[in-house]
Amino acid sequence: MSVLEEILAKKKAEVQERKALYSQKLLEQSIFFENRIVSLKKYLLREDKSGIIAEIKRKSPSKGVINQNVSIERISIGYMQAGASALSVLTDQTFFGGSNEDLKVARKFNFCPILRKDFIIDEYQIVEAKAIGADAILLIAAALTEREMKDLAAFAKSLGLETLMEVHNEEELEKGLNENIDLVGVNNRDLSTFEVSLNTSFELASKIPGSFIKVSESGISSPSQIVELKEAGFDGFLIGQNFMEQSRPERACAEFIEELSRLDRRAYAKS
Ligand SMILES: O=C(O)c1ccccc1NCC(=O)[C@H](O)[C@H](O)COP(=O)(O)O
Repeated sequence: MSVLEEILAKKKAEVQERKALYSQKLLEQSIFFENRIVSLKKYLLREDKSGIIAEIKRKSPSKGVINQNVSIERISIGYMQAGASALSVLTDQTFFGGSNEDLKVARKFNFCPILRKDFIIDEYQIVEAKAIGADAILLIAAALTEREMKDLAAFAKSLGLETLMEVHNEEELEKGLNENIDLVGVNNRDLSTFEVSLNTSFELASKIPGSFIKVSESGISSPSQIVELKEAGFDGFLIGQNFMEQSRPERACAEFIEELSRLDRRAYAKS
């Protein structure tokens, strides 16, 4: 069984348990249900932002524990003050050590787009995403059929949420793309071997239709890589581990963005 299959099997059981505990009607009574969505698409295109989606990730199947006991309030505010365009919060508990509470805390302290990073297989989780204050959800092409991708993205749209569809190859891209998808994320981490290669992004960039915002995900560790990814057409850059493995992730993010701005200014001066 691959890690992704293992995660999905656990998620299926978890969703059934949560449905029995909190009805959809109850979730819809959350104060966040009335919130206006902050558009991830729009924020990634803002000139005054870095394009970085800074992630809160306590542990992972590939790395184990990264930074378990963190202050979500401090990191999320720090990420945004550093110039990140958006936040990504892992809400999966078993494999990533996250929780819905983490996202609610990030929502409480920040006005910015927040991506609920989880393994979504059921409409219930999309209602839950809205109920905890998320603006966008992740749908993983490798985890869903073409029909499921279309229906879940349409459901997200009906609640006003944006969908980032994650792909690893051309086949998943062709299978998953539909009119309800807002952003396409290319994951540079192979989920069966955990090998990371930015070539996955470089190879798929030109295959993603221009109408979709492009996000490169995973394994990004230097500002110069972002410069190259921008040249390849990417608008968004999802970074977790590189920040989270530092004792002060928000400082690591600020230094990274400062260096990125220096590189951007240098490139602008040359052009
Ligand atoms: O990170 C993992 O080990 C992992 C394993 C299995 C499924 C998903 C996984 N990661 C989720 C992500 O997509 C990343 O957290 C995200 O792209 C940030 O990546 P990184 O900057 O490398 O932490």
